[in-house]
Amino acid sequence: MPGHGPPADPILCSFPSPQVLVESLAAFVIKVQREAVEKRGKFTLAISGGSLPKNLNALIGKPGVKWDLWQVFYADERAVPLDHPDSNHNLCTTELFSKVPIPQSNIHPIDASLLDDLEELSDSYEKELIHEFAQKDSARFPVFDLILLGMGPDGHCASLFPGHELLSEKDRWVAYIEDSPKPPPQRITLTYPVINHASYVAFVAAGESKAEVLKTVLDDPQQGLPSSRVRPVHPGHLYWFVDDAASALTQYPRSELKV
Ligand SMILES: O=C1O[C@H](COP(=O)(O)O)[C@@H](O)[C@H](O)[C@H]1O
Repeated sequence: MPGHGPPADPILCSFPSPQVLVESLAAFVIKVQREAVEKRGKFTLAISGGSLPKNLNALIGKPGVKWDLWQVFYADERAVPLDHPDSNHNLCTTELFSKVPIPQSNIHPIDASLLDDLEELSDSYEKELIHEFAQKDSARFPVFDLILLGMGPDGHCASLFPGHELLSEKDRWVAYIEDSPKPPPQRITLTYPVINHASYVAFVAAGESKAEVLKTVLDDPQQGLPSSRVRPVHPGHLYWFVDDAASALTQYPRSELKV
């Protein structure tokens, strides 16, 4: 990719317990936020659903978090009303945003109740991203300060599922699927070009149910599972935050987190 070095190799940080993991993740998020705020006066973040939001709860009440400078987008969302139990926004609100002083206008949900048509919904979210990023950066793709991803047991991340045609999307920033193998079937997702242009990408995975798939993703990336395909253009900026239960099977080298 012109202007960039080779894609980032993953940096695997494994912690002895989920508690140490969430504290370390909070310290990392605050570091990335500080760098972003120093450079541009704000922090742009894309967040996932599933188990990810509760892994951010060590941020609650932490000094150094500038909630009013966060601009939060979603890495993916299910096409359900925002107050539906399946909504990633609903989950993030319950687990995090309702407990911290973040202005409501700084959170950018994907609201399926406003637009029935998934193509229109993904186009409108892309426009929201263009509004946030386009004038600030002449790059073809938005550059999030940080994208936080979970990983499903099948190796999916955001709503990018194994074998799906969206894995080869090269142009769109935001896309939709109507056939997610994990319910609900209709979803909106950021695409690889957006994920891979972020300044930092961090996966978070805890528990033994993630051990087998983490081994495949890190030790055998040529299998092409969706989480292995995340390779940011910024070298050294792809992190895996896992606990020792999740990393029990992988042979991938561990690194110490420096924040
Ligand atoms: O369906 C989804 O699953 C992934 C992984 O969830 P997890 O509970 O296994 O961590 C999640 O990251 C994504 O946002 C969500 O829509």
